[in-house]
Amino acid sequence: MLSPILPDDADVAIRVRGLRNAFGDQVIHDGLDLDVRAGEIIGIVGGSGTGKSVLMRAIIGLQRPAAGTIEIFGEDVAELDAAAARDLRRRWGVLFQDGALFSSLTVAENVEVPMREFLGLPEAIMDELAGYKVAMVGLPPEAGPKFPNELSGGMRKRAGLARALAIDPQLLFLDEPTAGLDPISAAAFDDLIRELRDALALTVFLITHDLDTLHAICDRVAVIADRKVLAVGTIPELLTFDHPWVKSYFTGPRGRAALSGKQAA
Ligand SMILES: Nc1ncnc2c1ncn2[C@@H]1O[C@H](COP(=O)(O)OP(=O)(O)OP(=O)(O)O)[C@@H](O)[C@H]1O
Repeated sequence: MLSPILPDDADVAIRVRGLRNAFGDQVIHDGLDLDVRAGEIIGIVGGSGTGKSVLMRAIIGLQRPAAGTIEIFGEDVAELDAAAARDLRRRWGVLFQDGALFSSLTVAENVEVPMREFLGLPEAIMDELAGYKVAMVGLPPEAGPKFPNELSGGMRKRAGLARALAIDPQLLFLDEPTAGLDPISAAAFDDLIRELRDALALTVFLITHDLDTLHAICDRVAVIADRKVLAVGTIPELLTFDHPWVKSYFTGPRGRAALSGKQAA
């Protein structure tokens, strides 16, 4: 039930097996397995430094693992030639922890960066598409010509999301998307992620410390501890899991507050 490996007949978007990541003597992951089901929002949790971001970076090819395999949509990423890797790369979008917008480009120009890299469309079409993406993430049209430093934190996150969605990915990677947002903006961002997943049939890999986000939008939650994915399940399933970190995370003061908020909703 709480296994990180799904049954053979499951529709799996990301399959990780035996992953090992290390920096010098520091081993971050060892023998890590994880299946992400197509169409789900999977929350990735774990204490600080357990390697959530490193796992994401390994999956999207920014961190070369020391061992193990990673398959995305059935393709072993280590086996692909440059052209096939580029084709696969087009199928995901990423919102990094700090938004990672180019500060010297406007929001619309930021959204056009992946379009220029992968699509090579005429300028007028890219401008039109960028306007559409800006609207899709709930930003007003006036946000398009603004620079990132002219936006609030919440608007910058939305701009980053618009760029992540620029070329219609099937997979969306989000690294702590609600960090630094006030609770109302964070809840609105959660709603937006769920609406977009539903409307665009996305698979969402979501790293978060935000218990409210886990309760509000995640179909399953994967817990990283002891260099592995320790357990994957719904929150009620994880509440039955006997591990000190899992217990204190979900049933400590913050976990209980999020749980009672969910029950009251
Ligand atoms: N490029 C790198 N070189 C050396 N060490 C690294 C590198 N990237 C990450 N690490 C180390 O790997 C460990 C895991 O980092 P990671 O950022 O994945 O943690 P995390 O679980 O996402 O943490 P947090 O919840 O605090 O964001 C940390 O000890 C970090 O210092």
